[in-house]
Amino acid sequence: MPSVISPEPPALPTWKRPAPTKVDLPWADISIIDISTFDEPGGKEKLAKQLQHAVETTGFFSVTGTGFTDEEVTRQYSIGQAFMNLPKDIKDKPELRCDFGKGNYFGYRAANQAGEKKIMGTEVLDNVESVNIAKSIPELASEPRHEFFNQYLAEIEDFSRRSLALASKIFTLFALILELPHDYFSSKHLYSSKSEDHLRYMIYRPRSAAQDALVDNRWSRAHTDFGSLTLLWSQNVAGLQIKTKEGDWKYIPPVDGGIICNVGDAMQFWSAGYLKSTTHRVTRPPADQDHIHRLGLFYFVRPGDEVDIAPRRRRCCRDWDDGADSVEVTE
Ligand SMILES: O=C(O)CCC(=O)C(=O)O
Ligand SMILES: [Fe+2]
Repeated sequence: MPSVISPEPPALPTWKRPAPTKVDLPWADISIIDISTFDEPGGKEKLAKQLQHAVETTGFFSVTGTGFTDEEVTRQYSIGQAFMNLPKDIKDKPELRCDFGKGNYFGYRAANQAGEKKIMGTEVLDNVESVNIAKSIPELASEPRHEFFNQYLAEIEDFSRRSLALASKIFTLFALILELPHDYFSSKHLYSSKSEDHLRYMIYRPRSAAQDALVDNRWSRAHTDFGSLTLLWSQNVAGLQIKTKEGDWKYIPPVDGGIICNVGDAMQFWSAGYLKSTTHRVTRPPADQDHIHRLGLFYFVRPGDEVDIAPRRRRCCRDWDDGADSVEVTE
């Protein structure tokens, strides 16, 4: 009987992680949560306590003990790097473009897409390229995806599913913090539900010091993320900064084997403002890293398209609720 052998994905040059900066920067003090204890008796409750402070203050924290091996993460970076190395005319197909302006989050976005992306009224051009890959479900099968990724689709899907499974643990901790049923948020972020979740590879191309000086050394403008939660695989090239409560900009430090998580606007709204969606931006890296093409790996989690994200307050804060919004306790 003939056997069906699925072809091995082609070999790829292995991406090499840049060394951390030696420059002493104003680092943010972010909590590191070891999530490997999640399934131990009382583990969730302990973790929720640890996480509570982080989400009440910055909304940025790092998670370790996630089960992703260094090899798996490097492999994803290698896929991202190989795509970004393709010639522009091959990777930038008009029908496969992601166009935020049209509310479409999937596909490729060139740096300086269509030549119109000038920064802060100067002649300096945007230096960021990204590609967003939708979940592998029938409802999203016709979303733009470059054929380059087809050969790695099984591992991209596996990585994406596990990213969402990790996010789901964090949603459980959020529900515990807010004293809601444990699956309150996780059940509204299913892999099988149509949503704008995406795995993203993103690369910032270095600009000259003179060009960067014209745009205040800004590689991405200050913003908050739209969705529920962003997972950002910790990276050594410094540049990501968060705005603290005091109004200072602090750098997110590299965390060995860590995934940086941040609460997005949807989750801030959903938790009636309790969980914080913090403003962040990316700046030109320090002198020992300013020549590096800064590759990033992310999973952006969004609520299912049909989910109602009516605000829910923490139980302790519901007493004084005026009943004007839909915060009824259903458990
Ligand atoms: O590149 C980074 O470190 C952060 C990027 C980011 O904030 C985003 O894509 O929303
Ligand atoms: Fe962001």
